[in-house]
Amino acid sequence: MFKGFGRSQRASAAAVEQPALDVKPRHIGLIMDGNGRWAQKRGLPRIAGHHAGMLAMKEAIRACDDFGIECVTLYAFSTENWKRPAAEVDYLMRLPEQFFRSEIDELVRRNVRVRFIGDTARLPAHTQETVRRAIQCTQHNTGMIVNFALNYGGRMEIVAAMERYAREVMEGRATVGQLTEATCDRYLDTAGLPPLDLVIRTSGEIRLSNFLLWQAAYAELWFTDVLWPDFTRDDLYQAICDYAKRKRRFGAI
Ligand SMILES: CCc1cc(N2CCCCCC2)n2ncc(-c3ccc(F)cc3)c2n1
Repeated sequence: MFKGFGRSQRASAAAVEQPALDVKPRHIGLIMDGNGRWAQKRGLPRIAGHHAGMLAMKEAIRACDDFGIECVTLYAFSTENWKRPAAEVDYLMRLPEQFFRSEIDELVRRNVRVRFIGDTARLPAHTQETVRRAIQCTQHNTGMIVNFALNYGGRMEIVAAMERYAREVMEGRATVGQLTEATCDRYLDTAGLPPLDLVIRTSGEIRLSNFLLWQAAYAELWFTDVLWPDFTRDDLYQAICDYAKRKRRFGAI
């Protein structure tokens, strides 16, 4: 099993000044796994893991911006997560409000633009209102894009894209036989975002779990045993350094 940084190694890495990154991914996808296990290991309720996960998300967003990443997509709630206990889903649906209550000022100060992918129309009304306000108050920002995947599934995204294309063909706004990979990109929720270069998944699971399936076709995949609430700026830095090493070999014959 892939081993990420041990705590002692991560501690020492924290003491080391992080040199500037010469080769870096334009767009990083984060599968933030391990919140429940983090809580279980501490004898805490699962929602304590989700709260700790939100704190780790805040740090990861700051670090991505500090490292000059153009776009980060965060897998916050999948289409499969509705199967969780109602009380847990209710708690999760209130995290966006909690998040922006404390973070929106810094996000605006950092010139961050907030976007969303997924079927947000199915979210509770209060969550949808938070989504709408976050988009509205960052829509003119030109810095890093923070893209939250809410009620998102890669297969559902492709189904919706096919529906949009079929409708355009029927309305005479698209022609059968002229579809290319580039035009497919434009029918997806991620239209306009930089190409996905790196997917990071925590907690030792080695799979995509229906996350950015089309977009990840050529992305580097980086896995760590670290549980999401324990994921730090040093772990992110390590993932980006490993990405850079892979890309350098990419240049080899
Ligand atoms: C709706 C599910 C969910 C779960 C969740 N967790 C739980 C699982 C993943 C780890 C992070 C903590 N977070 N953390 C922030 C948000 C958030 C979402 C949208 C937004 F615009 C701002 C913040 C969040 N959303």
